[in-house]
Amino acid sequence: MNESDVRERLADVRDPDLGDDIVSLGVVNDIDLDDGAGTVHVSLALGAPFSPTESSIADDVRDALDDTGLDVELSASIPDDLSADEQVLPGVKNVIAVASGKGGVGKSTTAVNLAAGLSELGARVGLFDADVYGPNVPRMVSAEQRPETDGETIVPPEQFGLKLMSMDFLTGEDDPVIWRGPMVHKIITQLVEDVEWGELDYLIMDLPPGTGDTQLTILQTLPLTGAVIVTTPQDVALDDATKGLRMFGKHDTNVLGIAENMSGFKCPDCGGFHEIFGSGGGKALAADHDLPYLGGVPLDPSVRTGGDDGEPIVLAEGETADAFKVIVENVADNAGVVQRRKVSRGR
Ligand SMILES: Nc1ncnc2c1ncn2[C@@H]1O[C@H](COP(=O)(O)OP(=O)(O)OP(=O)(O)O)[C@@H](O)[C@H]1O
Repeated sequence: MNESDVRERLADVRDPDLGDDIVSLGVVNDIDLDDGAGTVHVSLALGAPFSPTESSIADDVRDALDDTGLDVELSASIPDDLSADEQVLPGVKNVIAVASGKGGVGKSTTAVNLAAGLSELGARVGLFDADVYGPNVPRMVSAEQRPETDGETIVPPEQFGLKLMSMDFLTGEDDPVIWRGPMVHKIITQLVEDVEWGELDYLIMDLPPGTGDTQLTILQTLPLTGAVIVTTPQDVALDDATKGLRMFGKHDTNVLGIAENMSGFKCPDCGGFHEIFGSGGGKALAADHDLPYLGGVPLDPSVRTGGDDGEPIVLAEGETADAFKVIVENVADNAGVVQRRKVSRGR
């Protein structure tokens, strides 16, 4: 058995999203066979930790090498052309922005549950509340601790294993905040760069609603893996979501998909299912723009109480928690597609 035998076996493993085998696609970075020790180390260009698809690619690699009698060690990394010094967030594998066109559609709720859900899967996650005009993430995860600083770097507080940063930490609790464009730019770049995020698999950014200065700053300064667009099924929300899509398109930002919130209400009294904001809008929007549909979350009072009490619903049991878990897994899977596509296109 030599390295080219190993490579030949790996050529039987298919990438289900990119539709070719992992060797031809360049998803195999490196093979290091130590015959004497009976081990083979395979480095794979997998970029979305805990994504179900990437986990199953890794399983297929192990299966393909199962009867070689070798001990198989796998590692995952996406090769980067930039050195660590040149990267904006060198320790962060994926930066994912959660956006909405319209306010009040459940964008922060989605960002919090996405972050908590990824962390629950085992990933190292940061949550940045970039909603300068209405930061409410700290309340949604009952963060009582404030960040600490030595004057140079900022150590983010942790809650549910999430590293947190919010504009709310910089202002008094009920202070109305009036930030002008250049101030927003300065504060966002500073907060992202001066915070000790450490090694993270995912940094989730909760953007303010709409298409203003903060969104532009983030699109221009951060290496986003992609954006998640949250909408409700009603027409006004869908129209505004389309504007958001245009903004991301203009800045060549990948859109990981569309999540629909408030997709109907199951009435606990009559048992009926009521489509309060209409139905199918998020799915249709995704289809119109040839984007993935990530899933839908119903209107459920426990989502709001979870937010108010600081216990993200995704960490509970039940249908609504499961609906968020589907979105979490689809986001991770689609972040993986973006990362692997980058590697295979760069060849
Ligand atoms: N699926 C849901 N079921 C019940 N309540 C929900 C649901 N989604 C969100 N909410 C509630 O609706 C309110 C608005 O949600 P959220 O703050 O997440 O929206 P947003 O889009 O981030 O708003 P903003 O425009 O202020 O940034 C919150 O009180 C939240 O708990």
